[in-house]
Amino acid sequence: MTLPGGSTPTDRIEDAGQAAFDAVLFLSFGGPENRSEVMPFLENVTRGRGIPRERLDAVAEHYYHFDGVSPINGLNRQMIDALSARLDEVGPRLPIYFGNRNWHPFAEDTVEQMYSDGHRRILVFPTSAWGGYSGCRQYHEDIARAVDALADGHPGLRPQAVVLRKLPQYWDRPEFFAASAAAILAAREELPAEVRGDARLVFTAHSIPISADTTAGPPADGGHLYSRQVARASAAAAAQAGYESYDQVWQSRSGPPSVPWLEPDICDHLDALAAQGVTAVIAAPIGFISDHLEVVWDLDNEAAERAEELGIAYVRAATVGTDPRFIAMIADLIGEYASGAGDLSSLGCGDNGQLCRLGCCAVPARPARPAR
Ligand SMILES: CC1=C(CCC(=O)O)c2cc3nc(cc4[nH]c(cc5[nH]c(cc1n2)c(C)c5CCC(=O)O)c(CCC(=O)O)c4C)C(CCC(=O)O)=C3C
Ligand SMILES: [Fe+2]
Repeated sequence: MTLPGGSTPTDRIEDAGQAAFDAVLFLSFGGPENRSEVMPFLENVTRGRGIPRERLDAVAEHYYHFDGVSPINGLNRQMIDALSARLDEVGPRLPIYFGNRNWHPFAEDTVEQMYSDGHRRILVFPTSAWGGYSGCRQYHEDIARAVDALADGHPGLRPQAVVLRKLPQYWDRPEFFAASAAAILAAREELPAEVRGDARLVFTAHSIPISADTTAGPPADGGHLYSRQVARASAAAAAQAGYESYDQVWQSRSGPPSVPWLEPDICDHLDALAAQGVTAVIAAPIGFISDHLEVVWDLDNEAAERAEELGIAYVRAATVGTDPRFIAMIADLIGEYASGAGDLSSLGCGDNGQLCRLGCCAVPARPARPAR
């Protein structure tokens, strides 16, 4: 989209609130694409986080196991292609750009490109469905950083001349539950017929420090927004897959052992299930939308190995990824917000990474970035 003749970007400030959006930023975590990128990537992820060196070395090994290639960027590109096709079909026909927090293409560079392509009103689809610091607030920080970088590169660009609006959390959308339930039923078919009926359904999501969960969401609601959302999503997906009972556990914890994180871990849980005489498990990674490294390593290697040692038949359900229902859901979400009309406060969040107005996701876990 190009600006009308003669107008400068700053002319467009007045339309900040309600005008239609003209592009989509698909905002994700990022991952290395060869061995030499692994350490710099991990340093970006953990900068200032107090993650022990030994943990970083251990995680680097997980990436080296796959020759330093995280599947996440490729999977995101597949989702973007599927989403583009869907938007071409049903509209709105907005171009989709790809940017990341921790690796190339960095969100800052992508937003610069979007700006030079003439885009001024950008809807942001984050690849995390959840509230809380890691799932929501941190994506707002990414947006704020990208907007700051843009302003630094274009002196005179007035605040709000470019608007990035993050789409709402989508963990509770029926299509997400439907795609998750379908994946569970497909995984179930992979189990040997004789144990299929007794298989235990086990949902997993990324663990976070308990302190981060406690401060997630409006304090008036009691915090724990992330773990409550994961619990509700698991319940909904289980019900749709026809399971009356299931378990919900966590995976991929890091940080120093002295800091408590959400438990139980999936591997410890497999031990407990074996002790109860469970013979088959369906692991459903409800916490992730694509098969990135934490899924293919922690679930397909570590948990699968533990299950084998324990004599448990183990299958892992697919993530929602390019499931047409899930892609249609993203397109719907974009369609709902594309006109620019409507109440921003329904998002609970401000544009351009402003602090949440309703405490929708989390209080900042770290001091805010210095004002520019
Ligand atoms: C809630 C949550 C999600 C889901 C929401 C979302 O999708 O955003 C998520 C996603 C992801 N996490 C990922 C990778 C990593 N996460 C780490 C560290 C951490 N994650 C945390 C939480 C989450 N993480 C936390 C509280 C930490 C501790 C340090 C910190 O507060 O940052 C570390 C550092 C090493 C380690 O400690 O494991 C790595 C390498 C990848 C990419 C995988 C790939 O390359 O394919 C993805 C999609
Ligand atoms: Fe993570």
